[in-house]
Amino acid sequence: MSIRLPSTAASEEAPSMSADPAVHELRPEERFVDSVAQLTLHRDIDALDHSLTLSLAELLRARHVLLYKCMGDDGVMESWVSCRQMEAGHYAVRPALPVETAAWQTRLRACQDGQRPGHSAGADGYHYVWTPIHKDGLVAGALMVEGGEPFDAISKVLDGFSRIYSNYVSLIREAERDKLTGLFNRSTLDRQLQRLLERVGLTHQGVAPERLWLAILDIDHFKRVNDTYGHLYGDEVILWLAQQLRSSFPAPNALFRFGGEEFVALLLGPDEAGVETMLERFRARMAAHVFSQIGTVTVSIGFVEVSTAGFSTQALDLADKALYYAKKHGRNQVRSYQGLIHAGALDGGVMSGSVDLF
Ligand SMILES: Nc1nc2c(ncn2[C@@H]2O[C@H](COP(=O)(O)OP(=O)(O)OP(=O)(O)O)[C@@H](O)[C@H]2O)c(=O)[nH]1
Repeated sequence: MSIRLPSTAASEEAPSMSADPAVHELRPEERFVDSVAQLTLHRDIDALDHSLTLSLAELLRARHVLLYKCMGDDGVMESWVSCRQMEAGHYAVRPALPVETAAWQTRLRACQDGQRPGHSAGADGYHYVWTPIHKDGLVAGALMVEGGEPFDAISKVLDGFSRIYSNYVSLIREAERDKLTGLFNRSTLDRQLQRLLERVGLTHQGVAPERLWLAILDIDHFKRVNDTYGHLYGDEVILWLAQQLRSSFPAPNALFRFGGEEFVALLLGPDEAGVETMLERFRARMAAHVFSQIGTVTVSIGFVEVSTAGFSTQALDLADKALYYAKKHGRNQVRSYQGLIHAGALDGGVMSGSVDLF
C-alpha cells in the first residue's frame, strides 16, 4: 500500500490543528449538528478530507481517525489523511502514513469488499471501528476510528458521516466539472495550480525533479465543423478530444475545458523539450484520427512553464500568445512561449491572444 499526499497538507510538517474547546461544552446532539455544519463549510475536497477526520475525532473524542481512499482503478485503498490526538483538545491532521499491521489489512480488505462497519479491540483496551465509504454503489474509501468508545456506540454515527461525506464529495465534484466532458471547469484552475505547485516544491527537495507547464489547446476551424455538420458532430469531436487528453495526460496532471473548443492542461514534465514531445504526440494523434462523418480535425497548442510564483492569469496569457502564434502560422502545431521568445518570434506582449481570459 503506497502513500499519496493530499495537496493541502502535502508535508510532514503540516501544522497541528486545535479542536475548538467550545465544542466539548455542547450537548451530544448539538455537537453532531456542529460537526455536520463544519464539514459542509468546505468547497474543495482536500479541505473536506481534513475537516472530516477532525470533525469525527472531536465528535467521538477519538484518539485517531484515518481516511482511506481508492485512488486507482484497481480498488486498492491508500491511507490518505490522519487526525491524531496529541494532547487533550488538540489534534494533528496530516497526510497519513501507510499502516501495514495484519489486523488492519484484514479490516481494510473487509471494507474493500463492501462489508458493513466492523471493529476490533486492541490489547491496549482501545477499540478500532472501520466503515466503508460508498460512491455510486462502489467502495470509494474507508474510515477508521480508534478510541475508548465501544463499537455499538459509534458505528451508526460513523456510517452516517461516511454517507454525508460521500454525498458531499459528489456535490463538490459536480460543481468543479464541465458538464459535457467531465474535465475540470475554469473555476478550479487556481486551486489545481496551487496543488501542483506544492507538488513541484516537494519534489525539488530531493526526489525526481518536476516542473509545471500550462498548455492551451484549441480545435482548429471548429466553427466550420459546427456550421457544416451541426453541433452534435461538434460535440463528438470535443468528447473524443477530452477522452484522448485523459489517456495522454493522466493524474496528477490536471485537465480543464474552458468552454467551447478551448482546453487547458497543467502538466508535470522535466523540461521544455519533454513537454513539447508529449504535446506534439497528442497533436499528431488528433490529426491522425478520422471521424466517420467529419473526417480529420486538428488542434493548435501553445504552452509555457509556470514559475513557482506563478499566477494562473499570467501563465494563461503567455501560453495564449504562443497559441495565437500557432494559429497565425498555419494551425495544427505546438508552440512554446519560451521557444518563441528565444527565436525572437515574439517580442514580449505585443500580440494579443485569442482566449477570452476573464
Ligand atoms: N459543438 C459545440 N460547439 C461549440 C461549443 N461551444 C462553443 N462551440 C462553437 O465553437 C466555435 C468556435 O469558433 P471560433 O472561436 O470562431 O474558432 P474556430 O472556428 O475554431 O477558429 P480558429 O480557432 O481560429 O481555428 C463556434 O462555432 C461555437 O459555436 C459546444 O459546447 N459544442
